Amino acid sequence: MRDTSLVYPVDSRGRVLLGRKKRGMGFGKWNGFGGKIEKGETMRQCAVRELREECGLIARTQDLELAAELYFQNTEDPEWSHAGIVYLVRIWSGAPAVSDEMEPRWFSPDALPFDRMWQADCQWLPLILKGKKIRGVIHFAEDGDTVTGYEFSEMK
Ligand SMILES: COc1nc(N)nc2c1ncn2[C@H]1C[C@H](O)[C@@H](COP(=O)(O)OP(=O)(O)OP(=O)(O)O)O1
Repeated sequence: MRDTSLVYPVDSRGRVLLGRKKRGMGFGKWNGFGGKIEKGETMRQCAVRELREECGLIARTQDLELAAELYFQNTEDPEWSHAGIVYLVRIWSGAPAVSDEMEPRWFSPDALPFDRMWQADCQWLPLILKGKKIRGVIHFAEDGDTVTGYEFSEMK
């Protein structure tokens, strides 16, 4: 799969904007906003475009804060494996709006809906929301959903 961006808007109260995926990969799960990189784009341009398309927020590439470089690995299905480059953003214009892909909602960082998110999110999302920058690999079973292991390290 092409590499992907993943953006988590954080407001002045520390709340995190998640979107419930209405179609495609991760259907029904709450996640950050993002998608596959397109030809000719940088990952930051991809992140800004997907954020706008999926929830209407308009951010500038320079306001994205790199928070994690993840690799979602499926040894049974190498075509599925892909990177997820994760950003936080605190500056934007516009207001969250429902799109055909995502239904956005603000969450307190202490009450994230991990039981309805990708399985490994509970391992790394709290770390980046506390200001850590991480690099890691998350290993998935053949079903592309069950997590079989992970390794994270802090980025300098
Ligand atoms: C596998 O583990 C994952 N965990 C998390 N938290 N997020 C993930 C995982 N795998 C992918 N993602 C993210 C990365 C992207 O933000 C989306 C997937 O992108 P999508 O398939 O929706 O890409 P689009 O380009 O928007 O899709 P279309 O081709 O349908 O336009 O999930």
